[in-house]
Amino acid sequence: MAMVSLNCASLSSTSAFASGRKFGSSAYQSRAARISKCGYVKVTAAAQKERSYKVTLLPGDGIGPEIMNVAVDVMRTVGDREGIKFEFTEKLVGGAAIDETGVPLPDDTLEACRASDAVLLAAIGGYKWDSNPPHLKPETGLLGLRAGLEVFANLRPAAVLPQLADASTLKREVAEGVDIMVVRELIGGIYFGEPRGFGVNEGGHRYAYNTMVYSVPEIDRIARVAFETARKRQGRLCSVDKANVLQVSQLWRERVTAIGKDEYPDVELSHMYVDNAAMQLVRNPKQFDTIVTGNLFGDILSDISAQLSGSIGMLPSSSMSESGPGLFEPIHGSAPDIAGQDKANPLAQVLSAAMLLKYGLGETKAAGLIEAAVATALDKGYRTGDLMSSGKTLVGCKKMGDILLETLETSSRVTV
Ligand SMILES: NC(=O)c1ccc[n+]([C@@H]2O[C@H](COP(=O)([O-])OP(=O)(O)OC[C@H]3O[C@@H](n4cnc5c(N)ncnc54)[C@H](O)[C@@H]3O)[C@@H](O)[C@H]2O)c1
Ligand SMILES: CC(C)[C@H](C(=O)O)[C@@H](O)C(=O)O
Ligand SMILES: [Mg+2]
Repeated sequence: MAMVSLNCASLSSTSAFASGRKFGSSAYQSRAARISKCGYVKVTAAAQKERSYKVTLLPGDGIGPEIMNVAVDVMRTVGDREGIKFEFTEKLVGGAAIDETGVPLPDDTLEACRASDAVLLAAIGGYKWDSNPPHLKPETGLLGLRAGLEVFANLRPAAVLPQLADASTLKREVAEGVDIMVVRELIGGIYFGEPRGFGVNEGGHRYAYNTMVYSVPEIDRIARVAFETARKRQGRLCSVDKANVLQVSQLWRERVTAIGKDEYPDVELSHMYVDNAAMQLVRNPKQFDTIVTGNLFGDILSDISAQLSGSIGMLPSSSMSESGPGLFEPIHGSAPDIAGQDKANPLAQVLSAAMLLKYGLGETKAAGLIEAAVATALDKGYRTGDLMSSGKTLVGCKKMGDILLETLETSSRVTV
């Protein structure tokens, strides 16, 4: 399949969103220029020409279908306005797939994802499947999907929107202005390392083990994505590891240092142990610009970073491979405690759709319109329960979606 595959990460517009800057039409460039500025865009040449894209939707479990409905409505509305066509195909993954087909990642789901221009996932998992054997867990489906799409580079932007500075559990002066990009290696490390499993030792005691392993090519490719990303942001990269204890981290540090010295001398590189990084993220998050780390540490640090922004319900992510479609998903889970109650915050899902448009398809203007609609809804004081504070208007998931659609439709009447 002919792909447009560009290697420069232009991720600074997340900062524009974080700082509440407006997305004026003067900022928009011609389509060709937009695509060349927008790293990681990988769509077929035909899709790009026609502005007609195949998007596989994976609503998954728990709050997944609720937040996916909102994101799809928003994409349709923006698509109508901008002349972009979406061919949506919905597929099963996670617990929903187990119930329907007996496996968490049916072959036809992976095939559809591979054949699309981009994949939008909501979330998987739930109590019902928690005690299933490993191969029948929803999480195994998600990991299989990431591995099957070879999306090794997971970008998780954690920005404190000005409107939400008071929603953070940190003091305003600590939270305000935070704008961090966590670059997480997604298809290696302890999540996938072999050997792994359960056993019984000579003393008759059960034990379990996993292997944290990274090869040089795996470290080098994620390091390059992180350096490129940092270069487009404030030019500072902090590599997080546990090199005081783990050999895998010693190799990680050695390779990141070498790549920085040889290829990115303009990017300021620092190293931090993961325990200290967790503490520093809460103590003084503004010291960070871009963070690069392995799969497990990235999972943990991105949830900490999410809470800086006020709620995990706000944080989107994009996961990119070297040449296939990108996978876009919020960083939160299926929130089984609030599923089916119309309480979920759909904004991380909607912002994941914006990342899909921007980084997956090169549709920067449409992405900007979605980001602007989210900012407007928050400016008007609408909040789902996770972000609610006094003086704001409490809304449910569906209502938040309606407000976004109204905002998009109103702004279209004003600007057309
Ligand atoms: N990418 C994914 O699909 C993904 C990510 C994380 C966890 N999970 C799975 O989700 C299930 C639940 O995991 P968990 O409880 O540890 O994490 P979770 O992210 O689902 O929920 C943690 C807390 O945050 C709240 N929350 C999460 N998203 C929210 C949203 N959009 N709006 C409002 N509140 C929100 C939840 O109500 C809960 O109190 C597990 O099965 C887990 O494996 C899936
Ligand atoms: C559900 C789980 C497998 C997943 C992960 O650990 O990567 C989740 O926590 C995430 O952050 O996307
Ligand atoms: Mg996680």
